[in-house]
Amino acid sequence: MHVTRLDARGLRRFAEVSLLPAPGINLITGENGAGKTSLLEALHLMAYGRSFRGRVRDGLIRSGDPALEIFVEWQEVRREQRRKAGLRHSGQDWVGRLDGAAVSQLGELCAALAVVSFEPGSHALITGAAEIRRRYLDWGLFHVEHDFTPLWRRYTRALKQRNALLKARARDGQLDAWDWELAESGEPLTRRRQQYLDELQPRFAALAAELAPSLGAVRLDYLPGWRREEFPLADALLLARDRDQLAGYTSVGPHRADWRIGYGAIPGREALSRGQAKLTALSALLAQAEHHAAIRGEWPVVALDDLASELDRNHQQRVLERLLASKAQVFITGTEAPPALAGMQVELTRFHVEHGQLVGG
Ligand SMILES: Nc1ncnc2c1ncn2[C@@H]1O[C@H](COP(=O)(O)OP(=O)(O)OP(=O)(O)O)[C@@H](O)[C@H]1O
Repeated sequence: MHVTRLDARGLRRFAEVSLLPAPGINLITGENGAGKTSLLEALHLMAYGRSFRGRVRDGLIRSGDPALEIFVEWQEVRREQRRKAGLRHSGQDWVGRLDGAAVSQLGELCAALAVVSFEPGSHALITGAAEIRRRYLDWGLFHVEHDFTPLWRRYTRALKQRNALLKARARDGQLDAWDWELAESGEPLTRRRQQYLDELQPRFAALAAELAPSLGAVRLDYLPGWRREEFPLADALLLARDRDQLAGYTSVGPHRADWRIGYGAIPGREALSRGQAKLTALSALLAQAEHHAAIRGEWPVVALDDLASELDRNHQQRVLERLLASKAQVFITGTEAPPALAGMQVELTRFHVEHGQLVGG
């Protein structure tokens, strides 16, 4: 898919901005603080319901404005007609439209537009909290498996209920029903995640071998959130019940899942240099984008924030060559064009941002 139009109002320092990107590589340059990243945040917000720099209420709305508005139009390879989505967000409330009709859940916008973002905080996918890695898996599944979301919702709802009962010190009989519900949804949820990670494995290994060969052969392992090799989730919940009743929350299950990378040449993620952590995160994100393309028949939009400050020239070139071969639409931001682009025969669409205004492009 490729974005054909991005309009925003009240986005960080932009009173109003309108971008008409091209299908290939779109380069957005400008000085520090000009507003380049904000444009990628707008896309990310539409595709994830949040920015990669936090929630809407944490500064995404321009000072003094009551809300921000984003409008995105894009073309899908498999569909003739253009698609369009609009979002008005006040930090508390939001109103969204997709293809002219109101949406009742932000997830509807996120399901429609697929964007993979790599930005200076992306190393947290490897070195940060487990929640970031769960979100990564769930985002991928959300886009490639239509029945994943109902399963995920069912599990999340049951978990909420069980935790509320644990806090209220409910009796065992009341907990039984929710343990059953958690097990019924949590087991298939776990199988999907496990299978998804297995499918990512060869793509991830190939990308990591190309981008970060010093790590040796890499392997992805899923950690389900309970001792699954020993007993099913229903038994794990029962065994943890006394402890959970004391703690007031559910201590085992897919909401505690994680995945980790085994490295052939280093002991573990603690031994990664910052650059290696970034390249590992980028390998994971591009593996996910490739997998999405293989299943859905089209690439997600790829947004690379501040590419030159994240990767050295050699790595920039490898990533760009791979993306050029893929025909994905790519957005790259930087204070100037990444040095790797200078040596490549690439057709570029250029935009320049100055003090919250788009000039040229
Ligand atoms: N809520 C807000 N209201 C008004 N201005 C804001 C708000 N939030 C951020 N800004 C300003 O908007 C700009 C943010 O721009 P952004 O992070 O997109 O810049 P950038 O061009 O990517 O910069 P850099 O090269 O430094 O990463 C900054 O100048 C910042 O001070």
